[in-house]
Amino acid sequence: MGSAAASPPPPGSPLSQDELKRVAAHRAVEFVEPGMTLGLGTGSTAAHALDRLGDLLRAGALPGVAGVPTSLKTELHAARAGIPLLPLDAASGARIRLSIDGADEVDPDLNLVKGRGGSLLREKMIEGAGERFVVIVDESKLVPRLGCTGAVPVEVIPFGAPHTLGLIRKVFEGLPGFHARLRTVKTEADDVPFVTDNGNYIVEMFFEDGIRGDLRDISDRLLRITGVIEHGMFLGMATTVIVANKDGTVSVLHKKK
Ligand SMILES: O=C[C@H](O)[C@H](O)[C@H](O)COP(=O)(O)O
Repeated sequence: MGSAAASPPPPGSPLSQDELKRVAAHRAVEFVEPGMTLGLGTGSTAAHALDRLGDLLRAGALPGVAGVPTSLKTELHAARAGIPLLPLDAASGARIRLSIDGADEVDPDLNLVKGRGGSLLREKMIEGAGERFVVIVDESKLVPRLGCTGAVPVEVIPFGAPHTLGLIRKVFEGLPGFHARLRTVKTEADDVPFVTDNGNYIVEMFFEDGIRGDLRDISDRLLRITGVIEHGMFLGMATTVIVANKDGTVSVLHKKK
């Protein structure tokens, strides 16, 4: 599972998207120092960071490092990689110094869409509680506006979910090309609602050509809807974004002060 097992591509050959994710993840892990408590992100990019951390811990290079996982999947992966784990409550005392996670979209102000893999609530709690939040992406995740390349996920309680979906539609129906639906997964018998780690459902909001409105206003309006728990727009949270470019070079973007 360790990243050391992955063989490098032949010199001069273009890197695959997964290799670019690994490049960004490894660069982010360079920020980790002995003794740090980390927020451990979720997804295919964050998985490379977990593997790299595991390798460094096994080599004895990062004594005292522990992590707070942002999903059940990450908890299992990190445990397999040998990363000591802490629950969020214990970590608050120890201070989460740094979180490392992927994103589905990054806009020019370093606002993010996250949660297309189904994790957003624990990510936002843990990454919001930390001192520094380093986002790792390949170049394809950079967008001019949030919502350009797919859904903005919203976590809702299962009770009355179709009713909550109706309220979301009513609030945003005026926005260009807006539509929303409950996220489902196929089973042999039927399509059933996707269930998050927290036992909730996900509403997916789509905007034609991205969100042209005020993101903070849209966030506030969403969070005022009873039944909505949290959404996947991470506004002003990322402190650093590490981008692996198609040619294998890395750009490091910092939040404007
Ligand atoms: O729900 C998933 C998380 O928010 C992920 O961090 C996000 O979807 C990016 O995932 P990936 O690195 O697999 O593109």
